[in-house]
Amino acid sequence: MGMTITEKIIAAHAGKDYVEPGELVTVKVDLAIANDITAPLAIKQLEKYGIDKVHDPNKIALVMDHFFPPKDILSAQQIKISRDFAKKMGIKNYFEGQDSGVMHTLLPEKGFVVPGDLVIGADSHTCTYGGIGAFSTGVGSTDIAYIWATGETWLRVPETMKFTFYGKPQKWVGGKDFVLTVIGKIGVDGALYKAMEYHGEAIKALDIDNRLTIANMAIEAGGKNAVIEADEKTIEWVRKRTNREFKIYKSDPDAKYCCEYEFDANKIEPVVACPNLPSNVKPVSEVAGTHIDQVFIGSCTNGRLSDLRIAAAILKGKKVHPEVRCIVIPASDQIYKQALHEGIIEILADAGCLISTSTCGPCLGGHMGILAEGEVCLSTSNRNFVGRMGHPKSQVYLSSPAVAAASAVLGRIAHPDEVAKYEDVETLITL
Ligand SMILES: CC(C)[C@H](C(=O)O)[C@@H](O)C(=O)O
Ligand code: SF4
Repeated sequence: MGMTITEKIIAAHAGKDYVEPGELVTVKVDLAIANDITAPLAIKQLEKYGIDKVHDPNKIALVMDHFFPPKDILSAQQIKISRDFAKKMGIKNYFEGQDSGVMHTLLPEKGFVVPGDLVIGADSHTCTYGGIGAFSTGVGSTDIAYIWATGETWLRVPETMKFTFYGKPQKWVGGKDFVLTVIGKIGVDGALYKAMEYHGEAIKALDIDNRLTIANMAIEAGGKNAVIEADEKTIEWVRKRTNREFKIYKSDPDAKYCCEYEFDANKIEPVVACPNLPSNVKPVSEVAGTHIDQVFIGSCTNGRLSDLRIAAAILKGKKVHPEVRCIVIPASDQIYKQALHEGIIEILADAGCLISTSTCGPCLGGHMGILAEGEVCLSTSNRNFVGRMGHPKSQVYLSSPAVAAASAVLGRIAHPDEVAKYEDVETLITL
């Protein structure tokens, strides 16, 4: 029997030729990561067991991103604990402040993840790296502590679901619309503990940023991981970032899938996930007109350069609606600098956007844009649960950056067609 990409990567890291769904295996971990919220908890675990040495400091990365720069004394303490630990253990891949970013944007951007890698993170959106053909998944801090100490962890091999997108992505439609369409179809538990493998010419047509967006939201369907087979675009993208050797895994023609879904990309239009679940997905046209108080363009889902380019293309020469806070947060310092270089930051600032240094910030209701009772936010992030971005009686809609930028201008949820002509901005949009 053939194997899927996920099974092959797990088998390779378990030192086996063959694994099958349901099997429990011990795997070697290429990279084990944590952030300013989860690292201190893992550090505490190591201390509890008197472990004062990590297995391999080069296979650990710590990224201070959630409450950065520290928003209060507690978050400053968390960061200090992480920084001291990195120093003590000789962990060079410690990121805080300079040349840093939101972990899931930063680490692939810096070449820390390559196709075929097995990455485990104390953060649920570690699944993002499936966008470049890696196996990656989130765990709790105790599991991360174990990996830091031993270099290994255990996994139950997941079953694989196959999602195929035929046709061509339509105008204004990108990875976010694809993944929201999938979650809208299968639900927030539709992929529970399963690998979500994406195929089809419409996926191949997407750039790496859009593929990372798709993989990022596997956890919103309950998935263990997502994976997109690495192709020429992936190789080019990765080669610009690292010389590390890597192996590309492909699913066998006779690989076994637990279920298969097909989508016609020609029919997918810009969509929005309405409160309070990422699966409550509707075409933008159905919710256009909904009043908004805040727009957030950023996060590990849609805070990359291509996202900012689309937002700037739409907002160029226009003004954010006077009753809307439009917060833009490039997801890494490198993206910020590149956006500055391309004139994107100036366009956004002229339009009245509030631009911050990189942080998770408002995505998890942390800081930099908390919602009051009754306020409504349209966000390019990945979660819209009750109270996610502030008051339990606030509401969050999720969308692509194109829909978010158009809505910022009109002060209500809007289709990008209402604000800009696609033909005028097409050259600025990379898919
Ligand atoms: C802080 C962290 C544990 C959390 C996660 O794991 O997802 C956060 O990143 C989030 O998006 O809610
Ligand atoms: S940007 Fe949001 S979803 Fe991503 S890691 Fe940060 S808090 Fe979690």
